[in-house]
Amino acid sequence: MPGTCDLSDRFPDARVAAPVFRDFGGRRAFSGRAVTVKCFEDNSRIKELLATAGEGRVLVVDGGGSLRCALMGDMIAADAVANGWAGVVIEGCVRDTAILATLDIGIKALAANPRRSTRRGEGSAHIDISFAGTPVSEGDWVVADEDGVVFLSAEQATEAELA
Ligand SMILES: O=C([O-])CC(=O)C(=O)O
Repeated sequence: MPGTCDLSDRFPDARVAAPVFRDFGGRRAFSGRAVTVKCFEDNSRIKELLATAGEGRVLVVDGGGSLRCALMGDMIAADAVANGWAGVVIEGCVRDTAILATLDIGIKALAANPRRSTRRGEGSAHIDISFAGTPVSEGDWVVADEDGVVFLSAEQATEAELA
């Protein structure tokens, strides 16, 4: 898989997320088509989606940058692994990080917070979102590694032989 630096050189208009993420999962480098979620301190959509077949995709969550609670912990992340998701990138927090580090999945988030989020059925999935300063649409290609997170259009992903 080409790395984020090579992809950014090759596609100068590739979208690069602001460099504000930490790695929490057992996989540092991962890629896949994006499934989008927008929610704020409510992880209902995240739990629902990660309980369905991931087919190697990456869940991209606009969590509004909230540092007040965690949108994913070890139970939901274990579901994501079992269901074949390649990764989860969250503009928000996660928890149970000692366990997340043992899971065979990519997880990037802003920080850890032990407090759980609410689950009142709020939030939207499969919509255009803003993620760490860049627009992301369902079906974009996500490439993440130690250097950051890059989003490519479907056409660019085909050219880069990712798709
Ligand atoms: O249940 C939640 O809201 C999040 C969590 O802690 C888990 O995934 O284990």
